[in-house]
Amino acid sequence: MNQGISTTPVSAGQPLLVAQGLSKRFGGVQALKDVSFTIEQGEIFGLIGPNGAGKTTLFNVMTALYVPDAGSCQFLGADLTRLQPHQIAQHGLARTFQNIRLFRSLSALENVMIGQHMRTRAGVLGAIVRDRRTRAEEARIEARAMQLLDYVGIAQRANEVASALSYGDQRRLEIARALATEPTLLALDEPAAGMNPSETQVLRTLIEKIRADGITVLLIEHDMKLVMNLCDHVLVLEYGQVLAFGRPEVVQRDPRVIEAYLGQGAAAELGVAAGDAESGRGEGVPHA
Ligand SMILES: Nc1ncnc2c1ncn2[C@@H]1O[C@H](COP(=O)(O)OP(=O)(O)OP(=O)(O)O)[C@@H](O)[C@H]1O
Repeated sequence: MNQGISTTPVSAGQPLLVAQGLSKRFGGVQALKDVSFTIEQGEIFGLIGPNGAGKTTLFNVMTALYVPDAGSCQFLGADLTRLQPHQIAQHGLARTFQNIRLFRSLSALENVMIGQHMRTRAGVLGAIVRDRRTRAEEARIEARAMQLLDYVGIAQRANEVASALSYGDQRRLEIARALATEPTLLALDEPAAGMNPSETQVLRTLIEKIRADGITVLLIEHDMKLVMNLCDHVLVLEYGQVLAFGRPEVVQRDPRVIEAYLGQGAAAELGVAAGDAESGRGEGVPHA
């Protein structure tokens, strides 16, 4: 079912985002070092790695919260690293945050309506005078926000304040708010963190639906079952560098990934052993 959440035509397999040579240092810490990769249109792209590997720094560089020391990130005809943070969503990239960032005292509906504010044409004067055009725009924004709450499965909570929602519902509300900016690429920073198994299952279904509706998804996640079941490609970072890249079934068997991140226990849980795959070494480091 496509409820019209995306307006961008999808050409599956075409490059959508091309990151080249991204580097970022904080004092003595090299958080990112020469990171290059390509996200294809229509895919779910996973980003994994141990704590401190540089995943959030990479998200922050891609969304212009940090200026990289070197490198570029081409996306829909612009270098994201040269934009201002407020231009990122207008440009078609929306994100959620590891630590949920909702307006806690506003209702779920209002939170999603705020996500659409950049599309509002009426402006401040219109909001004060509340002319016919402003009222029509407000009605349209509210109807769209309700549609998005329904899309993520929490329409029945529309009028509850965000802080009263369960943790899983707050995360889904964050996704609805990000979708309100009508992104081409949706970046989710640990969306399953703190979720119980049934909430994670609902999240998985939602992410699959978002992709099926034409939005490309970038996913940082520590839940390996979710990553390996959902993603088309997985990029593994370690100490700010690309350790491995490839299809999940290959990456999860890569001895370097098992040693640096998954551990033998997690690999066994996923039903794999190091070197099971033909190559045993993923698809190597991607070059954009
Ligand atoms: N604003 C900052 N100032 C100084 N150091 C930072 C800053 N942000 C990140 N770092 C450092 O950069 C490195 C990468 O951190 P980052 O948060 O990107 O890793 P991560 O892979 O997202 O980790 P986690 O899985 O724990 O969220 C770490 O050593 C971290 O301490």
